[in-house]
Amino acid sequence: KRHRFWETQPVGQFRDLGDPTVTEGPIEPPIPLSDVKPDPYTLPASYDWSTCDISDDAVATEVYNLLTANYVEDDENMFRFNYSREFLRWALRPPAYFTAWHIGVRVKSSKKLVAFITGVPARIRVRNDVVGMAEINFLCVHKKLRSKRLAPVMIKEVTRRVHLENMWQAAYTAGVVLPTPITTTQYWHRSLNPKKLIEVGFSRLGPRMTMSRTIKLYKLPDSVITPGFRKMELRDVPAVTRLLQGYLAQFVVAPDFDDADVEHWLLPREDVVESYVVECPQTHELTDFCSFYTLPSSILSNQNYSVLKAAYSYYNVATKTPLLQLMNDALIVAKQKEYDVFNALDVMHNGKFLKELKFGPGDGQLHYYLYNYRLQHPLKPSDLGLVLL
Ligand SMILES: CCCCCCCCCCCCCC(=O)CSCCNC(=O)CCNC(=O)[C@H](O)C(C)(C)COP(=O)(O)OP(=O)(O)OC[C@H]1O[C@@H](n2cnc3c(N)ncnc32)[C@H](O)[C@@H]1OP(=O)(O)O
Ligand SMILES: CCOC(=O)c1cnc2ccc(OC)cc2c1SCCC#N
Repeated sequence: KRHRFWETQPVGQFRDLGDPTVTEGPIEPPIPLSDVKPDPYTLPASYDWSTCDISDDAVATEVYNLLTANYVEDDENMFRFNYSREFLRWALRPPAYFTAWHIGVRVKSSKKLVAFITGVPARIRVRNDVVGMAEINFLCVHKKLRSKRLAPVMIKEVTRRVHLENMWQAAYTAGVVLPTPITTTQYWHRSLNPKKLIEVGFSRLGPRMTMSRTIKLYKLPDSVITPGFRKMELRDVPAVTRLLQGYLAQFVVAPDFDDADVEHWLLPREDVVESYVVECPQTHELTDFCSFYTLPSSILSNQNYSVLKAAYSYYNVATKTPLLQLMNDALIVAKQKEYDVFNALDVMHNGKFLKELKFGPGDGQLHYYLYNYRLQHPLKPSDLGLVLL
């Protein structure tokens, strides 16, 4: 398959795979900031660039409305991601974020927001190399403006703005195969509300299974079973940072979280991100941690339901509690909060609990990519310690 745009970019090319002469690391060196193109790329006539201040209510609403109608759908067009405004504010304003990396495209005459792409800064470790990277996300072109080669211009523009901040690498995921994935992960789904999932057509009654038998199969206790399991609080940040750093060190690619990052990414925010710690009742030390984020989806064609409430496994660390028990408590809490499904990728150690806790494999894959950083060979999903929103 020809990739006319991606073949021009500093990304691993399919032809490099297995070539023992390719070294790991940056593909192109940084250039002097004075050599970075000082002005924005040229958009097709009648469109303008528009930096989006997500802190502004009106702008956050425009971004929400664009994504809710035009962002990612599954292959069967059953669902479309429905990121909330509060979630977008959280996702786009981590420590040291740049508003300039929240890039919109507007119609000159009407000012209508018709396209969007974002970057946020992150410190990502690749083996022993900690690299300042941009995490790129929320690339979206309005359905009516597709296949006009707008995406390459938007990607080049966000690249230019990242270069202006003296950063030269990026990380991103996609459901589509591009040059060249560093790994390919699988979504797994744990039904919490099987009746609704069957009703919307995602799940089907198993052979020789009645609805009541299916509901019983996925039933969970009414309360968590781990002593000391509680919501994370601000005072837990230093201990959670230590737990996470210790755990993530084993993966080939992982975020290099400090206290400020942990405070932003993991402190609970209602309907955005939930995190729990296990505090040993005797010693009061924090021994375990689990978290999931809230990403609803619009249900695109069902008479009885319009929204799917989905929880997505985020970062989990089990040092004393068995991982199975810790994650089962996460399922119990998600069920208590009326999520319909708990989703997880087969990254990190998730593979150890998926089958046992009655997750089923999805038919969607999520490919992970690095920009301007080559790995000698693709990773196993269990080598990956990075979850992008
Ligand atoms: C140093 C800093 C570096 C920062 C930048 C790093 C890189 C960041 C990269 C971005 C990471 C985003 C991560 C992210 O947001 C998470 S993945 C979610 C992407 N968004 C969606 O799927 C929403 C629905 N789809 C759309 O809005 C459009 O279909 C989009 C906008 C996706 C493409 O618009 P379109 O109207 O359908 O297509 P054209 O404009 O005509 O362009 C066609 C070209 O675009 C290539 N394409 C298609 N989908 C892509 C995707 N998901 N990533 C990268 N490239 C993608 C395609 O291969 C082709 O290039 P090729 O001819 O070479 O094959
Ligand atoms: C019930 C299980 O499927 C989903 O939760 C779901 C929801 N909304 C989506 C919107 C766009 C979409 O595009 C790939 C997929 C979904 C999916 S399946 C993959 C995400 C996970 N887990």
